[in-house]
Amino acid sequence: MGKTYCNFAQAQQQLVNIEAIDYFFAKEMMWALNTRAEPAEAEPAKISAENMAIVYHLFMALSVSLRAGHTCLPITEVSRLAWGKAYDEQGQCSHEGFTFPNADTLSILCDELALSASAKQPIVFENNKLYIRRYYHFECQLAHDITKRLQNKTLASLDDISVIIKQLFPPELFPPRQAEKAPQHDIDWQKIAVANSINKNFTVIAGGPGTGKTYTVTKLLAALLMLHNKYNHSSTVHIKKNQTLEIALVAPTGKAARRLSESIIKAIAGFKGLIHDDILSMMPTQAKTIHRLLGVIPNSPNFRHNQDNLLSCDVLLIDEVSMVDLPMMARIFRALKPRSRIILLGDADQLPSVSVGSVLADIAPRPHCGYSDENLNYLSQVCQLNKSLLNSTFVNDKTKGERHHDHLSFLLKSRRFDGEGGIGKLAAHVIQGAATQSWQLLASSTEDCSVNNTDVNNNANEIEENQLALVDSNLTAWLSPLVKQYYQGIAQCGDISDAFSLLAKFRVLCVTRQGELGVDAINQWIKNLLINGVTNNQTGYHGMPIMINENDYRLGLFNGDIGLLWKTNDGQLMAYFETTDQPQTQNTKVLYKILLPSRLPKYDTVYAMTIHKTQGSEFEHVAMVLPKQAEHQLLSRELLYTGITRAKKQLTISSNRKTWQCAVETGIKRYSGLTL
Ligand SMILES: Nc1ncnc2c1ncn2[C@@H]1O[C@H](COP(=O)(O)OP(=O)(O)OP(=O)(O)O)[C@@H](O)[C@H]1O
Repeated sequence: MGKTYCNFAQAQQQLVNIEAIDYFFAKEMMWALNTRAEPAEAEPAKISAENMAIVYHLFMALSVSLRAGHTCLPITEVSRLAWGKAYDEQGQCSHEGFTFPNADTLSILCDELALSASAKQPIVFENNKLYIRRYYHFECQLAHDITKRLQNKTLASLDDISVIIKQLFPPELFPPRQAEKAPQHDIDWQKIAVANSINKNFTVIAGGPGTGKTYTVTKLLAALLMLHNKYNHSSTVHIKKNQTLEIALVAPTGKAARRLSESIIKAIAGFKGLIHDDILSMMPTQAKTIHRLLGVIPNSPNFRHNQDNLLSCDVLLIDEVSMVDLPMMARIFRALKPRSRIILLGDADQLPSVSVGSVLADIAPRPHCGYSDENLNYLSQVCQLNKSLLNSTFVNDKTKGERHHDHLSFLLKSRRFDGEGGIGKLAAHVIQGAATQSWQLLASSTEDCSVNNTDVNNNANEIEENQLALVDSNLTAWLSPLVKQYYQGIAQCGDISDAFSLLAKFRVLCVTRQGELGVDAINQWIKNLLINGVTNNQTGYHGMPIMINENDYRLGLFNGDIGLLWKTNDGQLMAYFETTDQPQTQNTKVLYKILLPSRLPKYDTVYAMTIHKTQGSEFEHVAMVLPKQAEHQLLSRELLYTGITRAKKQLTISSNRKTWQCAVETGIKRYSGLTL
């Protein structure tokens, strides 16, 4: 037990899957532990060689956790664990690993090291979790900021709110209850979400794809404008008069921001007649990226807007919050005025952020643990709903004690995938971890709708809804017709906007970049098919779709932005990107950023892309290609769910049964201490 290592190679022989950064991180932290920055501080902790080895391995395990996106390492997770132990294919032990003592011993040891939050060590041990100090502070700051905002009550009266809710959700819009359904089915969760969010300075509206998150939040923004207008002219409520309500709309990527703008514009158009034109004309329609809102400082992790230079907005709406990591979320809160509202939208079942944390899953845990009595009273009054009926919809989980989540509204009914549709059903089975059921659904749908039946001459505009198809790994059999159906026509489009529309219809999604069925190999395979090896130059060709791989703040291009290489009328090959820079209305044409390919930051071809990179995007038809090896470490049900829900109408899946089942049975859980 009492061993440490002479060098990284030795550690690597002992522990599977550790990297140099884990070894040197632990070494650095041990060094910090044995020295004190300031003379006034306590003497370095005196620990035995055996305990030293335990601490060294704890720090390495913490580094491995951070690399996996966890915010911290709960010591219960390594208690008595033979950490880093592995066996080869013959069942022989290939890595001996290191066996940690039990959680109590670990806890006492960490206490002895004086790693409390008030100490000045780079590692913090609080609530039985090990953190690096930076993430500990981000987590505490975020929890504190959210709690403070929840305590700030808004000024509107119940009567005013009730009137607005009644106007936005007139009874005649409700379908009559179906006799066989329970009374809970009468509850309009969109109405609850608006009512629940209108009186709070911090709210989360969570739901799966097409559950009406944007539709609902557009009503919420209208409601806030209506209230603001009323109090702006009232002499009884003390707010600053004659001020407009500044609402900012943001999303983590340019693509997601564009989709948010489009959905809000569409929702506004549908609310004519229901909401007064004056209010509709005040609605914001232009979403931007979070980076743009906060103001990027080149080559710095900090932003122009922070606690010393607050954002001016009174309401901030953030879409696709599952993609936002802990440091970014903490920085957003830091830059907000104390009384401004923050509204978060997202699907907590999707993959967590690429970087550290799982903020949305932490603050929107399922099942909903219910509302406080005060909130239930409020909601039943403004929504004219029976309080016990509403309360009965929550699972009464005694293990959660008296916790309530007044900030949280779930939307449950998907308008895109009806209950009988294949894609919606598959997504639901997958996220519930139902491996066999989901495989059976996939296999049986394929019998009704074989991809071989796809009419390749069919106009790609006419995509049948909700089709599922399971195919094998023989790309020639099933991918060739799809490439011809969707990608071949891009270069022949009359103008760039038609080319972008066609490109948006279909995408191949892979789990990894490398490997036989990875992004790079499939992109090359598709390129060969389309251009018949005629050209293989690096710069590209007319109609080639590209994805930017790194941020270029000067050009306003960001990692994940998708464009097309397109020849201008004078034959010059240029790169086109749809832009969110200009105000959009339903009738205006999309504008493009046009650049010489030689000026672009690093980019790749993007007929195929990783599932991670498609978060925030949707396509009419998605082909998801899973690796042949079932034990792939990136496979998880959240990854499958994210890929499946990118498909609006049609989904083709290439997988074997073992890979599929392994993925559905593996859930992602990120360690974090963020709870509300
Ligand atoms: N109550 C409703 N009545 C009529 N149509 C609705 C209602 N709610 C949502 N819709 C429609 O359902 C579709 C999906 O809604 P919306 O885009 O708001 O969902 P979303 O949850 O934001 O979707 P995504 O997951 O794609 O972001 C839209 O066409 C919207 O107009």
